[in-house]
Amino acid sequence: MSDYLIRAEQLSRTFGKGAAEVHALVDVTVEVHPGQLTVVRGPSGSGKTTLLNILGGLDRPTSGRVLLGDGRVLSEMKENDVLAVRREMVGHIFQSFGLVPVLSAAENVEVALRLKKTPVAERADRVAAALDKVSLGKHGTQRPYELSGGQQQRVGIARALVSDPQILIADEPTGQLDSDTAATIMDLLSELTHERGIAAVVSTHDPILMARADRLIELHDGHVADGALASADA
Ligand SMILES: Nc1ncnc2c1ncn2[C@@H]1O[C@H](COP(=O)(O)OP(=O)(O)OP(=O)(O)O)[C@@H](O)[C@H]1O
Repeated sequence: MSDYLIRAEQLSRTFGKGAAEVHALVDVTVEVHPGQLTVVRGPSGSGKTTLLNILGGLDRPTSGRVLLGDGRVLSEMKENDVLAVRREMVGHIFQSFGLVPVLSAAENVEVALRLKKTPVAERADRVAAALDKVSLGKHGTQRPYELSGGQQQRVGIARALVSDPQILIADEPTGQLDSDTAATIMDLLSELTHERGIAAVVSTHDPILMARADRLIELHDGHVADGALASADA
């Protein structure tokens, strides 16, 4: 076993062809470690979403490899096996929360357990524990529109956490929140990462939130900025 949970080696991702070709990632090598909050920062269009999508098994590199800590090569797996890795290992948190409007907070969280085919008898307790963990124990019956933006994102975090992922991938999770709420959400992600030994990978534009990073990956035009990874190693 390695000390990393995911290692991306010499990753490149190109979109389009010919004159329309875009090099979203170029020769990117990064590692994601358990118990660490890794922040990916960089200007708009620098490749943050592309990197997160590849690390989370939602996209594949044009070249390079994505290794899992147990030795498997995510970037070379069949689609069904990638789907299984996503369900077993990865929790996704979205900028726009991604909640189903007609479902209550608890039902939104339960969706993740349904997808994993968790036995019905286990679900209620696990949903309640996940909502408690994000301080929403008393809000399980409320629909997303009855919750504030910060509360909706907490539901999104509970949904990502309920299936006990090893990796949390969050693309601009605070992008739609005011700065105070954004800070509390980032504190929560940091606490969960350290407490549960999860590897969290979070992209953000917000310099204040970067202070919570255990590791920093800085992207510019698809390249990792020199020294960014090494200097931020905890
Ligand atoms: N599916 C796609 N097809 C074509 N080009 C794409 C696609 N996805 C991303 N790109 C291009 O790749 C580059 C990197 O995009 P990406 O979304 O990863 O950047 P980002 O750093 O997340 O930006 P932002 O902060 O604005 O979300 C951009 O030039 C983008 O236009």
